[in-house]
Amino acid sequence: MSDVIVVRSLRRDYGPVRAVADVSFSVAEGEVFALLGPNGAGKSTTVEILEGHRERTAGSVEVLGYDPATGGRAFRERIGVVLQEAGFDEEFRVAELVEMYAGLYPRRLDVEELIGLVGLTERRDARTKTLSGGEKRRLDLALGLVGSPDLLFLDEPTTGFDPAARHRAWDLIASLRDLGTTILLTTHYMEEAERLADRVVVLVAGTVVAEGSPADLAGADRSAVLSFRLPEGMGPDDLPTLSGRPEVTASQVTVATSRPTGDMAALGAWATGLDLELADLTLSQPTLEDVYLRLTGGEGGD
Ligand SMILES: Nc1ncnc2c1ncn2[C@@H]1O[C@H](COP(=O)(O)OP(=O)(O)OP(=O)(O)O)[C@@H](O)[C@H]1O
Repeated sequence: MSDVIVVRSLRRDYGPVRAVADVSFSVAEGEVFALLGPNGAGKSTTVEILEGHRERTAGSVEVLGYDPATGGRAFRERIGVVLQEAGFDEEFRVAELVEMYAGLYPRRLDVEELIGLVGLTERRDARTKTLSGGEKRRLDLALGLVGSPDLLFLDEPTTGFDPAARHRAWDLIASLRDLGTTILLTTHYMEEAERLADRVVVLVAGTVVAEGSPADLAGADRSAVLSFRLPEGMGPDDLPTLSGRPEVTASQVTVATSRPTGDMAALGAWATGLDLELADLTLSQPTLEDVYLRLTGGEGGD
């Protein structure tokens, strides 16, 4: 598969502020790629450079074979951009507005199909000023998609959504991926990245601190946490020897373990030997969010 985005040693200074220090990554055709990082990490700056809306200080950027800085109209016709707060003329009706945007592109999607895809068919004749916040974001998405882009930029696509709307948006983005659209998204929601992204890059202070699939990043952190309620009448010294040291807080024992399978077996053998049923027994793997918080020192997030 060919690369749709190739970024090498990208740098962007705003006067004395180095917003993007040295960023390199690539995005393959058909991939959903997420840029993660705390506020001020340099995500928006990077994305704006990729969209051709901001100049870079140094480094090379290739998007769909173009340098976005000089790609001009031919480049812009092939990308779709959905900003957090796009804003459109509120007097238009939904279908009218989508139709009007369609007229700007040589390779437009069918307007009614697109309105259906974003779930606005019943609102097609509504004036856009009467749409709810979530409906406006879905209209933004339709406007970003109307030119049948080869590459779609989604800036925090579900910020401010209620849980049901967020799940609908995830389904929609997943269906775009299934149609083969390459997507670059930014998000502060690790669950969103975990669900949607094939690959993520974590930026901290303008530098890439981690890259990989969400499962790889979470899996690279081999630790797991074993937890159970301390059996009545027992102290920590009564427990079997495990690979990690048990910590007891309010009668709940937690053990950070590098050998979850062996420790689970040892604990199970010990408990069944004593005919004990361990209450609240869980073994959990770190999530992308745990790994993210460790990488970013717990800063950021909305
Ligand atoms: N136009 C500008 N002029 C000066 N400094 C800027 C400008 N835009 C961004 N910065 C600075 O560059 C750094 C990176 O900002 P950027 O907006 O790219 O981060 P971000 O990761 O998108 O953050 P957020 O999650 O808050 O959107 C920040 O320190 C920010 O203050």
